[in-house]
Amino acid sequence: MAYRKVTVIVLDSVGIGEMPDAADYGDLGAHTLGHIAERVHPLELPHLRKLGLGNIARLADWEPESSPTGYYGKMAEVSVGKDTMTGHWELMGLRIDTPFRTFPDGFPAELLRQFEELTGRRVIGNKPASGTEILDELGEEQMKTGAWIVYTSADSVFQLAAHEDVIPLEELYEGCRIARRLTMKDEFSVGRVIARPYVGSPGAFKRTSNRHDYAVKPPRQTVLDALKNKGLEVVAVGKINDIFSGEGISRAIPTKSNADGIAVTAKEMAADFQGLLFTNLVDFDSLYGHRRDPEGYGRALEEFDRSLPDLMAAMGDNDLLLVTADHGNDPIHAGTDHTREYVPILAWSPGFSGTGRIEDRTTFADLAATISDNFGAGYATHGNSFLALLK
Ligand SMILES: O=P(O)(O)O[C@H]1O[C@H](CO)[C@@H](O)[C@H]1O
Ligand SMILES: [Mn+2]
Ligand SMILES: [Mn+2]
Repeated sequence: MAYRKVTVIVLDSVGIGEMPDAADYGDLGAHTLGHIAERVHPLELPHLRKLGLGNIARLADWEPESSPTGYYGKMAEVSVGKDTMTGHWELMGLRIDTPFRTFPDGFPAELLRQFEELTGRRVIGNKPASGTEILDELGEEQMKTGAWIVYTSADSVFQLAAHEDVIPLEELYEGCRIARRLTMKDEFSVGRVIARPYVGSPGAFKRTSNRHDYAVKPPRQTVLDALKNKGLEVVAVGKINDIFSGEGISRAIPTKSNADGIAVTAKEMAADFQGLLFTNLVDFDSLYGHRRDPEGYGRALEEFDRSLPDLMAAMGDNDLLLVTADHGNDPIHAGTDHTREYVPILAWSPGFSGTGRIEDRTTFADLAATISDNFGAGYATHGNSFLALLK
C-alpha cells in the first residue's frame, strides 16, 4: 500500500544511545533519552511509550510497553559527522564521507582580516563557545565597541552575534552574506554561517528569533528532489528549508518554537495533499541540549508527547507518521555540543493492523529509501526501505 502523505518529524537531537564509534567523537556513554529518563521524575511520555519508544532501548527503569501500537527501532549514522546538516541529509538519502571543516582553535587570521575589511567592523571572540555564554563574556564589549562577535562550535559553523540595537539586523544579515561568500573557499569552508541577533542589557542578554542560517547546498540530490520532480508536494516546517537550502522543497513554513512547529504540523497533517510533510522541532537541541538542561529537555519532550493525539487525529487512514532525530545532544554529557548517537524511529498509521520492532537500521538513509519506495520515486541511495514491514 502506498501512503498518500508521509509526515516526518525530526525531534532535533533526541538521540537514543551511543554509536559504536562514539569514542571517536568524544561521546562515550552519551545517551540523550536514557539520561533524561534517569534524571527527570516524573517524565510523562505516555503516547511515545505507547508507540514503542521504551521498547527500542533500555531507558532508565521504564518497563517496555507490552502491546505497543506502532513500529519502533533505531537507526545508525554512517556519515562522518554529528551535526544537523549531516544528520538531515543522511535521513534524506545522502552519505557524507568528507566531514565539514571545523575550527576548534578559531578561524584563520586571513579569513577574519578579509571579513573585517569588507564589513568595516572589528572581530572579537573567534573561538568555539556556547552562544549564551559568549554573550555573557563579550556582549558588553560589543555594545561599547560595535565589534562583531564571531564564534564557532564543534559543528562546522561561523556564527555572528550582534546586539540588535548596536548593529541593525539588516547589517548583521549583510555581514553573514559576506561571511558566506568568504567561507565558500576551500580553506575556510563551513557548513553554515548563522546570524545570532540578541537584545537586552549586560547580565540579561536574550537571543531573538531573528536567527538566520546560510547553509551550503546538499552535494547531490536527495529524495526531496526526487519527490518534487515527480510533482509531489514537499512541505518543509521549521528549519528544514534552511538545512536543505530550499532544494527539493515546494513550500516552506518557518516557525518560532516547538509549540508553533507542532501547531503548523498538525494543520498541514490535516490538509489535503499528496507528498511529504517534513518538520524539524529545534527547541530540544537549541534551548535544552546545548544548554545542558535535562529538566527543560524533559518538559519539552512532554509537550511534544501531549500533542501526539492531536497530530495522530489529523491523519487519514492512508497517511504515515515517522518520528525520528538527527543526532544526540545529551544534556548531562561533558561540554555543550552534540553527541554521536543512534536515533529512534517510530512509525504509525491509522491503517496499521500490526505493530512491532523495526530491526536496527545501519543508516539514517533507510528513511529516504522507505519514502522513495512509498512514492515510487526511484531515488538511488545506499539506504534500504523498511516500507514492507509497515502494515
Ligand atoms: O550555543 P549555540 O549558539 O546555541 O550553538 C549551537 O547552535 C549552533 C547551530 O545549531 C551550533 O553551533 C551549536 O553549538
Ligand atoms: Mn540538529
Ligand atoms: Mn545543535
